[in-house]
Amino acid sequence: MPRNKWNIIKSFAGKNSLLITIALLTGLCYNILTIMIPISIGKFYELSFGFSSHRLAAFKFIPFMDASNFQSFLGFFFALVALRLGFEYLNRYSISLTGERFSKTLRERLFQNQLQVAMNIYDTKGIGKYLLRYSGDMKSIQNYMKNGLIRFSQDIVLLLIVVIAIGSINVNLALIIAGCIAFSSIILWAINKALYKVSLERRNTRSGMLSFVNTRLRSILALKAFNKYLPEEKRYLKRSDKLYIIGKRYAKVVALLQSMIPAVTYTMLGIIMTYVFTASQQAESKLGGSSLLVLILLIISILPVLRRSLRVSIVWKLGDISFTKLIDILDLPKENQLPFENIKLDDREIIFNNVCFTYPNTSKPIFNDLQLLINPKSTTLLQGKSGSGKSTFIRLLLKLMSPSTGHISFGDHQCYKLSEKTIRKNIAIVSKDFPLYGRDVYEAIVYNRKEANKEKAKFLLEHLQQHEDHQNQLKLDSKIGDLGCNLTSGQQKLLMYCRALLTQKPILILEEPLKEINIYTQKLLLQLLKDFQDQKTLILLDDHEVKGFDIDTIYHL
Ligand SMILES: Nc1ncnc2c1ncn2[C@@H]1O[C@H](COP(=O)(O)OP(=O)(O)OP(=O)(O)O)[C@@H](O)[C@H]1O
Repeated sequence: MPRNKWNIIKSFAGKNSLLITIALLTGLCYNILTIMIPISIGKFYELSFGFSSHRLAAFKFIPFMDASNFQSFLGFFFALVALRLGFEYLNRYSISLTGERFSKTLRERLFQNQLQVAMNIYDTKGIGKYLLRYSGDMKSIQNYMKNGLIRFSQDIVLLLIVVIAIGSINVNLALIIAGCIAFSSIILWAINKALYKVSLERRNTRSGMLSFVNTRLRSILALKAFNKYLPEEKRYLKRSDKLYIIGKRYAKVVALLQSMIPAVTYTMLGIIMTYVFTASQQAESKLGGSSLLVLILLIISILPVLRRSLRVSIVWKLGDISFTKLIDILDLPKENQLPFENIKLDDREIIFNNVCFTYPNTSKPIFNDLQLLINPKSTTLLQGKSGSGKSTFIRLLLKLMSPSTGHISFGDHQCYKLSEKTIRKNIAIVSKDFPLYGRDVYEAIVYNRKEANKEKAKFLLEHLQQHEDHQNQLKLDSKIGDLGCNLTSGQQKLLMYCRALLTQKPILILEEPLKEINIYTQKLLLQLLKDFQDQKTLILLDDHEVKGFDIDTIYHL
């Protein structure tokens, strides 16, 4: 089934039908009770001034309309107010809860999708493109659900009931009101078309600004070091000016729309007054005091609702734009489409068979018929200068990317038939391309946070740091900063080793394995890796020879 807004809403409504039914039913009850208030004031008028209106007889089924004295009327009136309070509370709460649940469901699905997006797509879009969705767009979508669908349908029901109630007092008046509502909706529809265009432009420009700020803040060190304030400020000013101009256009359309709404409703009131006045001149259709009062109060009580319903198209338009963006992300090709199987690849050779690879949107192939065989539990060095494709090799092996042609396999398991998770369960990596993340050292190096793992992590961390300066030694609770920015590159490398070795995966990829590590710690590491050498497949990637390892095979990239 193609993904669209209605499929998403329908599937949510199916899973939350009770909550939505409660919202709609309480809305209906609260609406009916709302209308009873002006009607009861008509009764109050009757009781106070001794008039009786045959037109109000239509409402005889309402209990207080039968009340013969003021005391019992007042009892009903307060009961009505209390009941309305209860229903309004339930209604508002259930609508808000529906909105909260809807955005919870969507943001969780969105994050899952964002994490699983295929790397070739992710690379071309960049991080900034994914950030906005959690703030403005989610709010617009939540609003769409709450105000654009539930509250709007509730308001339409209220308007219908009021028109029917007015119709039971005076049919012509009901027809005039219905006609006016239809006519004003058409006028506002036209303005809304213009609104859609300018809102879309405003959203896209804002989104671009967010990406801009994001990349500048991420490169803040370079920006400061190279005195790039001025050019970046100038670029930002240009964007900001553009957003301001679009913002002005947006403000114009919204102001027009919002000032048109009261104008339209007051014009409607004028038409109604003209009719009532004309009718009062003709004795046969004259409206009695109490029914006139009820009519006026009914009309006044629906004016805010009418304004809200005429304004709803802003909610629809903004919601539509955000839905489109959301669906764009949800529709991005994902990885992990194959089911996970817990296959151990420790005794399989790694085979690259005529692998060709070219990055999307580029023409220069990185690999042309790459042939490679890595025996299980052996140590292999892939040597190549910068740009020769070492990082690309890792990406292919991890199935972050797929070969353009040719095959990668683990023994007789073809890579394209294995899920990404299956492959990655077998491979650990030490490389600057796979940064550390988490708040502290513990979060950065241990993913399975069992107590036993904490002990192992503490032990390994202390072991690997025994030759480091005392003041440089990290503890499990040391804060690492954003992507390890509080750490030296040597500390980062050691933590990457801890992260890789704590996972017990059978294949270990080490990019520039000894770089940035002091000579004593290098010895320690080499000894540790030697202990593993007959249990793990080691793949070293470097632009030079790597001393200290017993290397079985060398490939030149
Ligand atoms: N996402 C990408 N899109 C397009 N081209 C890319 C992408 N990533 C890398 N390349 C190009 O692919 C080539 C190989 O890059 P790769 O990062 O694999 O080299 P490397 O051997 O790891 O280099 P280094 O040792 O400097 O990290 C380079 O020419 C690089 O410009």
